[in-house]
Amino acid sequence: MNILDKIIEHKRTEVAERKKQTPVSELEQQAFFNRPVLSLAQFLLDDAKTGIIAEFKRKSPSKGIINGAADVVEVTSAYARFGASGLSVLTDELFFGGSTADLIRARVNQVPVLRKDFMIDEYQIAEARAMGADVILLIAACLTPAEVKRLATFAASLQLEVLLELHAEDELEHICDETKLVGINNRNLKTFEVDIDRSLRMAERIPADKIKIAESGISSVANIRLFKEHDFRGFLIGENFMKEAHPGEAFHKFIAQLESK
Ligand SMILES: O=P(O)(O)OC[C@@H](O)[C@@H](O)c1c[nH]c2ccccc12
Repeated sequence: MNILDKIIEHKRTEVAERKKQTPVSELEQQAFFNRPVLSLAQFLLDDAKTGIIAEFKRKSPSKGIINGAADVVEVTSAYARFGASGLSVLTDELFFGGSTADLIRARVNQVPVLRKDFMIDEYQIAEARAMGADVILLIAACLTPAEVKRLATFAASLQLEVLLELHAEDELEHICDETKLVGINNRNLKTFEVDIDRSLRMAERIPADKIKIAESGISSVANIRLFKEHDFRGFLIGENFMKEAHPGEAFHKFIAQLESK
């Protein structure tokens, strides 16, 4: 079984347990459930902003521990202060060392927050709303086009935006009217291989009315410039910052470099 199948299998058990623990009617009572959401699409289309979606990630199946000591408020606040257009916060516990509490804590910032997890059920989308997320992720590799459509429609009913993540060309059919933000993952979630050229070729086949986001394996300002030349508006970066003792400072330096010349 590949790692993605393992994660999804575990996710099904986890979601079933969480549903029993906290019914949707309880989620709806939580403080953030009805807060006004921020639009990631709007932040990404603003030319005055950086376009960078900075991620808080402690560990991953491909890299193991990336940063065991980082504090979510300290790091995400620095990301926001130094110009992130969005924040991505892992909430998967077992494989990525994230949590619901991390996302709730990251909510102190006035920039759009993406709940980074493996969504397979409407319940998780209601949870995302209750945590204070503005955007959810739908990964084509673990959903059918009909499931994407169904989950994206449900997200929209809760005013959440959807980032649809693609990796292979045969996933282009997962794009639908409800998925305005389309990410191309440079990393294959099954083999962990990173191939930026492949993403650039694939990007040409994404409809022009979608907002394109490059995800994973981005480690230089030159990478960002290349993606910009190919009409990408968003750049999702995690490890490049999280691997440093002070991710916020690493982000700040990166932005300074991006904005020079
Ligand atoms: O740390 P990186 O290589 O900059 O990648 C960030 C992000 O794209 C990556 O964490 C990611 C992309 N798609 C995912 C799906 C689930 C969990 C994590 C991810």
